[in-house]
Amino acid sequence: MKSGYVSRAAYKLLEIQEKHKIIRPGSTVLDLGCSPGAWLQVACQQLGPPERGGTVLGVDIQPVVVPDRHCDSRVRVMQADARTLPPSVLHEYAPGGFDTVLSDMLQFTSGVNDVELSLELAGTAMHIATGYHFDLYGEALVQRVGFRHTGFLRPGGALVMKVYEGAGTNEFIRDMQKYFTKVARMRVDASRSMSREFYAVGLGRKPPPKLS
Ligand SMILES: C[S@@+](CC[C@H](N)C(=O)[O-])C[C@H]1O[C@@H](n2cnc3c(N)ncnc32)[C@H](O)[C@@H]1O
Repeated sequence: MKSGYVSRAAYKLLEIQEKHKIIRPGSTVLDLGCSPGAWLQVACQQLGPPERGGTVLGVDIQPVVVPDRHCDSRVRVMQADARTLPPSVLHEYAPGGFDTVLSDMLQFTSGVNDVELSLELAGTAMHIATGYHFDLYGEALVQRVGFRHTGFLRPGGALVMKVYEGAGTNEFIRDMQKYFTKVARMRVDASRSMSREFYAVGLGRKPPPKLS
C-alpha cells in the first residue's frame, strides 16, 4: 500500500489509539490475530524511540512474518492458535505481563455463526488478559490450558477486542466492567459501513484477584 501499511486494518487501530491512547511509549504489547501485520506496524510506531524500550508479540494461527524492517528488533511473531496458547509461552516472553492486549482475531465469516465465533475469540483474548472464563467457553479454556491464571495484562493496562454485534455481546461488555475501570464500545470509520463489527475497549485493568 502507498501508506506503507500492509493492510487498511492499520487505520482501525490508529483510530482507536487516537481516541483512547491504549499504547504508550515503551509499552509491552500482545497482538492476537496479527497477520498480515498492519497492527504490528502501528503498535511498533507507538512505542517511541528504541531507547524507550517496548516490544510487541504478534500471534496468528496463520504463518506470519514481521512486516516492517524498522520493527525487526522490537517485534516478535509466533504461529499459534490463541485458544490453545500455553500460558508458559506468554510468561516467558513477558514475565511482568503486558501493558496492552489487542485482538483483531476473526475466523472465516460465513455470516451464520459470526457473533458466536467473535465472542469465542474475544473471550479467548479476555481470558489471556484477565483470566476471565465465562460460561460458554470459559471452562473449555481452563481445560485446554490446564490451570487457572489471573491474566497477563498488568493492572492499569488496556485491552481491545473485535466483536460482532448480536446475541450475547451486551453480557460480554457487562462482564468486562468487572475487570476494567472504563469500558467503551467503538465503531471505527475504517470498518465497512454495513459491518456489525465494533471494538470493545477496556481501560485501566483493575488489580487481579488473588488465586485461592
Ligand atoms: C482481520 S485479520 C487481522 C488483521 C491484523 N490486525 C492486521 O492488522 O494485519 C484476523 C486474523 O485473525 C487470525 N485468527 C483467527 N482465529 C485465530 C486464532 N484462533 N488464533 C490466532 N489467530 C487467529 C486470522 O488468521 C487472521 O489473520
